[in-house]
Amino acid sequence: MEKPPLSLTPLTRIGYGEDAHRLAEGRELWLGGVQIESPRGAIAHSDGDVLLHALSDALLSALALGDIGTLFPDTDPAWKGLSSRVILEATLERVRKHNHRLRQVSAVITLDTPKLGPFRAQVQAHLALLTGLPADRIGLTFKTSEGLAPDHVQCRAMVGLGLAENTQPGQS
Ligand SMILES: Nc1ccn([C@@H]2O[C@H](COP(=O)(O)O)[C@@H](O)[C@H]2O)c(=O)n1
Ligand SMILES: C[C@@]1(CO)OP(=O)(O)OP(=O)(O)OC[C@H]1O
Repeated sequence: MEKPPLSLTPLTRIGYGEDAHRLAEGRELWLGGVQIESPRGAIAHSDGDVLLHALSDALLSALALGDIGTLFPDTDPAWKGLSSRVILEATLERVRKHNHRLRQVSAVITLDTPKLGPFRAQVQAHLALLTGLPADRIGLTFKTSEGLAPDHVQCRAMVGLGLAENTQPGQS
């Protein structure tokens, strides 16, 4: 788990990621590592946490390191039922190896029901724990699809990265 002191160094990279899963009764709904009380959850090979998947893809994209599907293929039985926290930790580790640190998260989750507003503080706090960011660097927006996509949950996420402290010129 990454808990660096957050310096005010400028952002050097941005990344974007997105993910969507179909909803079905009897499945669990996980967002940002928090289980949301819901009669329907994501159909997925892993726990289907679209927020952690989109965030992890955004991190990899920021450094042009591919995507989570190449790291954790959904054809590999080893990853069945995988906690998406493992995916995030693996991507943060890659970010660290490339001399960068996560500085900012901005994510939009589209879901018609249930209401996510009551979970915002809990999801923010949990993401802060997983990433080492202060909660005020984690922006979460919730949208309905206005009934256009009632059977899926979707997340779009952007990240800002900064250079790790003590990075030498040319090292990034
Ligand atoms: N699953 C959701 C979706 C939305 N919200 C909140 O509802 C408000 C309006 O959403 P619109 O899609 O109609 O623009 C907004 O304040 C969202 O935070 C929610 O809590 N849960
Ligand atoms: C996470 C992985 C692997 O378990 O599978 P899913 O849970 O289906 O999720 P998705 O966002 O479709 O793609 C990444 C996959 O490789």
